Amino acid sequence: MTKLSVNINKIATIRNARGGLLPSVTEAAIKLEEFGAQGITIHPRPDERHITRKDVYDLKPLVKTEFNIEGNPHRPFIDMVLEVKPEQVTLVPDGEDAITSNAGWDCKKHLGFLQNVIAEFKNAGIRTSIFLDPNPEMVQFAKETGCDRIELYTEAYATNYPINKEEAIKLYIETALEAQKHGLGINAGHDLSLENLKYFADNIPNLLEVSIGHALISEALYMGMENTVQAYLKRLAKW
Ligand SMILES: CC(=O)[C@@H](O)[C@H](O)COP(=O)(O)O
Ligand SMILES: NCC(=O)COP(=O)(O)O
Repeated sequence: MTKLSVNINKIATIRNARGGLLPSVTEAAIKLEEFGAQGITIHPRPDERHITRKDVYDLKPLVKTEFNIEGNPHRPFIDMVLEVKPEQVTLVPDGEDAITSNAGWDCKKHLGFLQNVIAEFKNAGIRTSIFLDPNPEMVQFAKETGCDRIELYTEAYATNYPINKEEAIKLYIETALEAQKHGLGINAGHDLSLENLKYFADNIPNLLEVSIGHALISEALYMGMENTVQAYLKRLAKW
């Protein structure tokens, strides 16, 4: 079964546009879980452009499914995650001024750093996942970091899906098979949508979790949150 974790960054983006409390990220998380979301993902960034540190602490006691915190593991982020203790932390090598995440880890180059950071989280009992480009050759280095899972960075899949879906998914299948061989769990995310999710979920072996925010929250503007979450769950259903 593939779990749907809803990324609520965009709820915070709208809220921050006015500097008030509307819409509430905590209420959104509660409702999303009521509507069937199997996890809540946030990606607090140092500039707090959407999710703030306060949101991270406010959400912790409210999330009843699986809390996944994504981010670049600089010291303040590491300390916050160790304090909050979510079920999962996903490490993403965000550039300082990137609009959004735009690459996976070079695990070979950053091996020592990732090993140390992952050991800290593992000692605290937090499951670790690292954001990875679809590149089977990177998987053995990912394994050496000590992480539990990889998160496949699906931007290239989403971009190429409308052009040639078989070609778009090829490297992702190869990377997932390699990950499986090394005993790593497989998550995926970035630009997944109602349009491209089913084909991805049907073709990636042992896909444990997808985290979806931008498209899902956008689609919810037209369809409502409950309908949208249900539509995503249908795309993930195997029957
Ligand atoms: C790692 C990943 O792909 C998502 O977390 C994405 O980066 C969302 O972040 P933004 O909402 O800031 O674009
Ligand atoms: N890890 C990916 C994520 O949380 C959501 O990415 P997106 O759907 O907002 O592109």
